[in-house]
Order: sequence, then structure tokens, then C-alpha cells
Amino acid sequence: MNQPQVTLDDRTTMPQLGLGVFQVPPEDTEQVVAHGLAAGYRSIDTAARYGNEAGVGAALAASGLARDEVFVTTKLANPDQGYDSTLTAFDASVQTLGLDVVDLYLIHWPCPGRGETLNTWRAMEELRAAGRVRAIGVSNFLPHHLAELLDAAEVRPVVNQIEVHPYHQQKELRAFNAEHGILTEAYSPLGQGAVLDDPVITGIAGRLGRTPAQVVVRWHLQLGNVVIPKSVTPSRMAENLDVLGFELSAADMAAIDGLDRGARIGFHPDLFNGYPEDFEEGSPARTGVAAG
Ligand SMILES: NC(=O)C1=CN([C@@H]2O[C@H](COP(=O)(O)OP(=O)(O)OC[C@H]3O[C@@H](n4cnc5c(N)ncnc54)[C@H](OP(=O)(O)O)[C@@H]3O)[C@@H](O)[C@H]2O)C=CC1
Ligand SMILES: O=C(O)C(=O)[C@@H](O)[C@H](O)C(=O)CO
Repeated sequence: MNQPQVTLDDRTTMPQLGLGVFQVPPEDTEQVVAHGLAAGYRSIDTAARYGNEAGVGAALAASGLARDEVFVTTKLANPDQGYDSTLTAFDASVQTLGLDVVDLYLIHWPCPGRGETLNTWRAMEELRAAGRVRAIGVSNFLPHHLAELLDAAEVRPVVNQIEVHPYHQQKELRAFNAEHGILTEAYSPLGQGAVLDDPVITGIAGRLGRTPAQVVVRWHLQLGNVVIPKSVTPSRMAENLDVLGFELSAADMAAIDGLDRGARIGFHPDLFNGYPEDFEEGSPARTGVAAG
């Protein structure tokens, strides 16, 4: 299938549309990813924290696809930040995935309370120099986290994977990424389903004979985002991929742009450090969610 590709700043290319596997139970992941690959996905987004890297690797191995046909992203878990611990965690991830090389390795959260960003990044740069990862990037970084990193980095992050959907569009952060040659990769791109009943989106979908999810995925592609919708449902996986045969008009794009309300679903990147207490109801990291 002819899918759009984006060129990362360091000349690596990646598919603009991929399959996310957050919250896919480990025991189901091989089958889910196998369905995704059969549907035509050629980019899979996982993370050490998801606990399902083994299923991703098993599906890749069973697929018969050549290694360079599928782009694999995984992420360093927050407790593993630090120079030595990053190298050890990376070894564990590739072993679990059953791969020699990861296409994109991301720092999962900035975790400002841990104070390990620069040590972690030095290890990521070394992994890239050694050819063990093709590209390195970050996730959930706000401009001030990026500024600290860009000041010290020898290799700049090529991707910042952040929450973006019609109700939380992050226009300033996307502009900051673009200014610094960092590609925005949109996570929770469907707002975990929350935006699919919006009348503006259902209205556009009805007029174009498309589904709400297709309209939202198409909106991301036209913004230039890399987009990684998650689904465990084969028909939805296929639907989310079938977005190349239509285009949103400037008026439709503007109507969706108008839906932004700063409604963050995930943790606040300044407040979340990945400690157990951050996950508890009422923690500052979660209060920050409500505060946007
Ligand atoms: N870096 C980070 O911190 C984060 C990264 N991510 C990444 O982003 C990916 C996507 O984000 P995620 O949070 O999972 O949420 P999404 O916005 O992708 O939404 C997923 C939800 O939408 C449903 N869905 C998918 N397609 C359709 C469709 N066509 N019609 C109706 N419902 C649909 C899915 O249901 P079902 O599966 O039952 O079909 C699921 O409930 C993650 O899997 C992960 O890879 C996500 C969060 C944080
Ligand atoms: O899905 C992810 O990648 C996330 O980071 C969060 O949504 C999730 O809560 C988590 O893993 C926090 O570490």
C-alpha cells in the first residue's frame, strides 16, 4: 500500500500513519499487530511501559515482512532515565522485541523531577552513533524541556510525540517543534474516541461519506502530523488507514481547528515524573490534567 512518508530531520523516513498499541493487553498484542500489518500498517508505536513489546516483536517475526519494511518505535520508561540505565533498558527492549535495531527510540516523558534528561540523551546519542537506533526523539516535551535539551544536544531530537486531537490541538507546541525541525507525532489522535461524536466532525463525515475517525485522521495528515491511532478492532484499523482517497477543504480544516478547548487527557508533562504517587487519583500530575 502506498502510504505517505515523512522525512525526519536526520534523513530517516517514517510512515506518516502508524498503529499505536498503548493499552493493548500483552497476551493480545501479537494478534492485534498481525491484523495491523495485514491491513497495511508499516509503523508500530509501542513502549517499554506498555509491557507488550514481545507481542509486537512476535507479530513482526511471523509476518514474513522484511525488517526494513516496518518502522518500529519504542520508548524509554521513566524509571530508567539516566545514562547507564538507559543503555540497560535499551538492551532489554531490543531483546524483548527480538530486533537488532529500533527505528525510533523516544524518551517517554521529560520527568523534570528526576533531573536525568541530559544524561539520558547522551546515552540515546550513543545508541544512534552505534547504529542501534536509526533516529532518536522525545515524547511529552514542552518548549522549556526541549530548550534545555537543544542547548546541550549534539544530535537534535527528530520527533516530539505529544497529545494532539481536535479538543487539544497544542498549536504553540506544534509551532515550536516545527521551528526547531522537530516533527510532531500526534498521540491519542482520536482523543481516545472522545472527539468522534462531535457534531462538527460527524457533520463533515456525513457530507463526505466518511467516518468521523477518518475525518480526524485526515485532519492530522493535512496538518503534517505523524499520527498513530490505536485500535484492536480489525475493521477500525482498516478504516483508519483508508484516508488517502479524500481531502478536507480549507473550510473543513478551519471548522475542526475551531474545536480546540485545551482538553488534555493525559498527564501534565511538568507534573508527571512517573512515580507511583503520580498515578493516584488526586495527585498533582492528575490535577494538572484538569488544569490543562
Ligand atoms: N507518548 C505517550 O505518552 C503516549 C502515546 N500514546 C500512543 O498513541 C497511540 C494512540 O493513542 P490512544 O491513547 O491509544 O488513543 P486513540 O486516540 O488512538 O483512541 C483509541 C480509542 O479509539 C477507538 N477507535 C479507534 N479507531 C476507531 C474508529 N475508527 N471508530 C471508533 N473508535 C475507534 C479505540 O477502540 P478499539 O481499540 O476498541 O477499537 C480506542 O478506544 C497509543 O496507542 C500509543 O501508541 C498514547 C498515549 C500517550
Ligand atoms: O500511553 C502512554 O504512552 C503514556 O505515557 C500514558 O498514557 C500512560 O499513562 C503511561 O504510560 C504513563 O507512563
